[in-house]
Amino acid sequence: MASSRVDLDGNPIKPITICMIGAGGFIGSHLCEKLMTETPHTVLALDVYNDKIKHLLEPDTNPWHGRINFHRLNIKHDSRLEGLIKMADLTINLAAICTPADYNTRPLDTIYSNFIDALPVVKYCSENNKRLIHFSTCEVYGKTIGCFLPKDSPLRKDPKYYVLKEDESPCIFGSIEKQRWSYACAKQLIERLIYAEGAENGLEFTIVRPFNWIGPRMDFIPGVDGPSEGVPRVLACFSNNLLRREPLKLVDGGESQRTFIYIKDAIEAVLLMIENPARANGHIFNVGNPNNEVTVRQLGEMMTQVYSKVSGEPPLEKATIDVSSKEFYGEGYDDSDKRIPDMTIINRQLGWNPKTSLWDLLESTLTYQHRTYAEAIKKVIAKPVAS
Ligand SMILES: NC(=O)c1ccc[n+]([C@@H]2O[C@H](COP(=O)([O-])OP(=O)(O)OC[C@H]3O[C@@H](n4cnc5c(N)ncnc54)[C@H](O)[C@@H]3O)[C@@H](O)[C@H]2O)c1
Ligand SMILES: O=c1ccn([C@@H]2O[C@H](COP(=O)(O)OP(=O)(O)O[C@H]3OC[C@@H](O)[C@H](O)[C@H]3O)[C@@H](O)[C@H]2O)c(=O)[nH]1
Repeated sequence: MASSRVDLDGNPIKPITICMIGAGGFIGSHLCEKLMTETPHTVLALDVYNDKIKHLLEPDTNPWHGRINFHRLNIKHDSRLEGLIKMADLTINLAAICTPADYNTRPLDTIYSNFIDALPVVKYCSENNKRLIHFSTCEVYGKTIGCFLPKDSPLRKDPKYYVLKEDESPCIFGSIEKQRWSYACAKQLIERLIYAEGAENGLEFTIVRPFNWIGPRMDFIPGVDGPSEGVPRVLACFSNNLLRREPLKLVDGGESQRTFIYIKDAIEAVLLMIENPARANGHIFNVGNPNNEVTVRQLGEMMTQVYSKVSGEPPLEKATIDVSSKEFYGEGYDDSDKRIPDMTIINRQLGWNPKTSLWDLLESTLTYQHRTYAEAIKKVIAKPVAS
């Protein structure tokens, strides 16, 4: 397997060691899986948790045994971090608080996690001449220019006013009281810092801006493998509602629009970045699927249909209910209105395009959710509530 692999320019790919911070999360688990099953690379997997990569760490009979080593550590306060970065050829930083329910309720933790805690990672990479792939977010774009136009303006239909381009679009956030933007703002500042390290000190970097990657193992199901009162991202919120046969909650009418991409398509793009440094270094890449745009209401309707198909249970008569953002997320919430990634740069540099339709990705993801959680949910529901 290893010897025949070549990069986009036809050069053989040499096995490397990757220090992956946040390897135990949703994206990290899929990236580790890809690296173990399809490449010869070695992964130093750093995280506070490893539940989502347990299947890769055990048993010892896995064909990749010895190529993935888990280090349980919190990068906030662990002196092993620099040594692990030094041992690797490349560092990938995924660690973050990245669930919107936290941005306005735990803004300090959010800012520390997405900016302050990432600083030593950037510093160690720069000082030790190590390549860095840093995970930012599509949220750095904030709101579209188009949303400030009058509702009936024909310009709202002009892509110039809403398509998000890495090297042109401005970053438009709400006021400081709208603490929703604490995450986006922290991510923006760490992007600027990394960019400046590249410009002034020669750091070799790539910045990834994921646009709503979804799939199996995303977040948690409240009360099953996460806190009962926890609010994960929309895929897990809606999955939880469907599993419990509750109506899906549409925040502020479910009018916001998103483009969703299947995690497995997105991971292909990350692998191209890892294995083609000359094409990826110095770039910021949007990674999303512009063909999969829906309103949140449409997402809810499609998930309801797909879940009925995979579970064999008829949908509820009233499948959705409206809820205000204040009720759902609390004070200080705000939202991105629309997120369509421009794909010019990633297409030109890496020749990458997403493949999976929204229906297909929901079908495989909800099949996974049903198989993984349906029985556990039944048990939770059956448990008598303590009085
Ligand atoms: N999933 C998406 O669609 C999406 C979209 C935009 C941006 N991102 C970015 O991609 C990255 C990964 O996202 P994800 O969806 O896999 O989230 P995730 O929450 O599943 O993964 C993050 C992982 O980082 C770990 N982590 C956090 N703080 C840590 C610390 N101090 N020390 C050690 N480990 C720590 C967590 O335990 C978790 O396993 C994040 O930076 C996020 O902002 C993701
Ligand atoms: O139950 C729910 C949950 C969410 N929503 C809505 O669904 C939309 C998507 O919500 P998500 O929780 O998936 O998060 P967002 O797309 O707003 O932000 C995400 O985008 C990119 C990443 O950086 C982060 O993972 C996160 O900030 C929002 O408009 C939200 O208000 C509902 O209507 N009902």
